[in-house]
Amino acid sequence: MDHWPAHHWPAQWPAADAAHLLVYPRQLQAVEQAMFNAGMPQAALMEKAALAISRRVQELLGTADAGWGRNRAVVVLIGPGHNGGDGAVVARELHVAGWEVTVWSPFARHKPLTADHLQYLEKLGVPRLSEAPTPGQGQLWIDSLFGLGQSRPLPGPIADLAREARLAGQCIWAVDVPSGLDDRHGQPLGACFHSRRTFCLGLYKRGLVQATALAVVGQLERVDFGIPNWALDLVREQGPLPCGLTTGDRATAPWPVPPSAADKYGRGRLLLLAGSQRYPGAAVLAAAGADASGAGAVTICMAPEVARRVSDRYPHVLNGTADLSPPLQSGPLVWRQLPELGRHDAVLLGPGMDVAPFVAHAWEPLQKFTGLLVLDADGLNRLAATPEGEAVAWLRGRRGPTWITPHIREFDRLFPTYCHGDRLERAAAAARAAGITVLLKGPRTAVAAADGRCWQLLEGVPTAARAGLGDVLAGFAAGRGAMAAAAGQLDHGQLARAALDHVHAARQLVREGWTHPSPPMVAERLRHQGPQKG
Ligand SMILES: NC(=O)C1=CN([C@@H]2O[C@H](COP(=O)(O)OP(=O)(O)OC[C@H]3O[C@@H](n4cnc5c(N)ncnc54)[C@H](O)[C@@H]3O)[C@@H](O)[C@H]2O)[C@H](O)CC1
Ligand SMILES: [K+]
Repeated sequence: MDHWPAHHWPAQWPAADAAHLLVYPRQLQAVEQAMFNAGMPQAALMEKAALAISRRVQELLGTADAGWGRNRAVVVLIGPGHNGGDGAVVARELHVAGWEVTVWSPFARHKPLTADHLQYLEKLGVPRLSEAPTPGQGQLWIDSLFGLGQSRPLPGPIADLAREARLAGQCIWAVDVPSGLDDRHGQPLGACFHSRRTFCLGLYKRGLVQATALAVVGQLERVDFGIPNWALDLVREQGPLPCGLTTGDRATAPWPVPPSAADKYGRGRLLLLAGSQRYPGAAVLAAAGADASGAGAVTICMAPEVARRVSDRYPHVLNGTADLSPPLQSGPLVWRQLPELGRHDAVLLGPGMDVAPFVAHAWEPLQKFTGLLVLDADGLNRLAATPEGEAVAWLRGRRGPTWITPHIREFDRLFPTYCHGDRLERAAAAARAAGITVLLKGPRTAVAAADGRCWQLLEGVPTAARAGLGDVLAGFAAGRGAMAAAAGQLDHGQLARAALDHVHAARQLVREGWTHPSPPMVAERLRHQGPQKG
């Protein structure tokens, strides 16, 4: 192994701080309670949190792109509890700042703090609606009806209002959690207020970043209110917590940098087993991702017509000899003899390989391969063709590290029993059971490592979700993994970093005006994110 410069991939990436931790509602409630027990008055915490939201709301209302004039009316929907209390503070601040504010709170009783704030609003002369607002009455509604830890459907009249508002396209910003959303699992509890923005208080609740919640949560931002470290330790002590990742976190986990003197073999050797007569393009796209990764030597070993398609596009991709079963050459890959794997740092198997039975003897070298094995697409589907217990046993029997990159259907085929919980919980259960690292693709990709570390991307690019993008990601991740493995510096967090690079590349293209960036464009953009860059 060429001498790679010393490189330290942080064991805890990103920092397990308030900006990154993903928690269950009850964990945040425990943090809050610890603060109250230590003497932080509830009223003070409410004021602190709600003032932070008020400042942010006014910033946004004042910005040109918000399209608001100062005379725009804001209606604040106030609930019976402290979510309502937060909303009442926001109403007060907007009123004092000159905004036209009205409030609506259809509850006979409120928690004392909230009742006090409502009483003060009345003294300030802020009108309180006796009936529910009609959509369009007020450019903006602030939803502070219900917040942290919701578990039951909205009461009838409020559910009706939520439906009407949604039909009318009413602009709504949510305090902490959209009312009607279960913030543990991210599932709407029946009718739900669809927010364009959600100001999440303190720590990210896991439910807010689940695919099922995205349409309801809208633009998610966290509002900090200074949770002390000792209170955070309460949740951190419970074991590794998932962390939310944004593209800004790429800078704190740079890729291992190849030694300047390394030859092509010293910079990561990757073998691609991808493509078929039916899907030759998948091999080209996987090669595009691998090429963009900067890996030193990429070899494809497939049926000649597929290999030719790749080398026509990437003449520097080496062409290995595939000892395939002649009768099936035109069909899915079924090989008699795998090429020698040991000379590679990583092997990617799967993109576009087409379905075919799992051939145990052919897969045996893969199990014994001590380098990084990346399984994607039909590589996963073929493994899934065995009974689940065998697939998990096969994966557990792997002699080297394994990364898999399924989308949800491939995951369900491979791990049908891991169907409980949110995607991060499911990926984590499978990762632990099979001793692998799972990248579960979706609108917010989740990555779970066998050692318990978990990451959830907080950003996604829906317009980039197109056929073939997964092939690029698999090739790119495998290429970067080959480089890290060549350096003896492979870390499972690098699969999450690869996913982040992939989203970053697609987002950059969208920001530059490419409304639907194609997979080759994303691969091309990935090329510009060299391992040296953050
Ligand atoms: N995160 C923090 O540290 C802080 C959070 N704050 C705000 O407090 C709320 C949580 O307040 P809480 O009073 O516990 O809950 P709610 O306000 O959501 O609800 C209170 C009340 O409503 C009942 N309820 C809930 N769901 C329903 C429903 N679907 N139908 C009928 N009734 C319902 C529930 O049983 C309660 O009795 C948090 O979101 C933040 O906004 C603090 O202000 C500051 C610190
Ligand atoms: K709310």
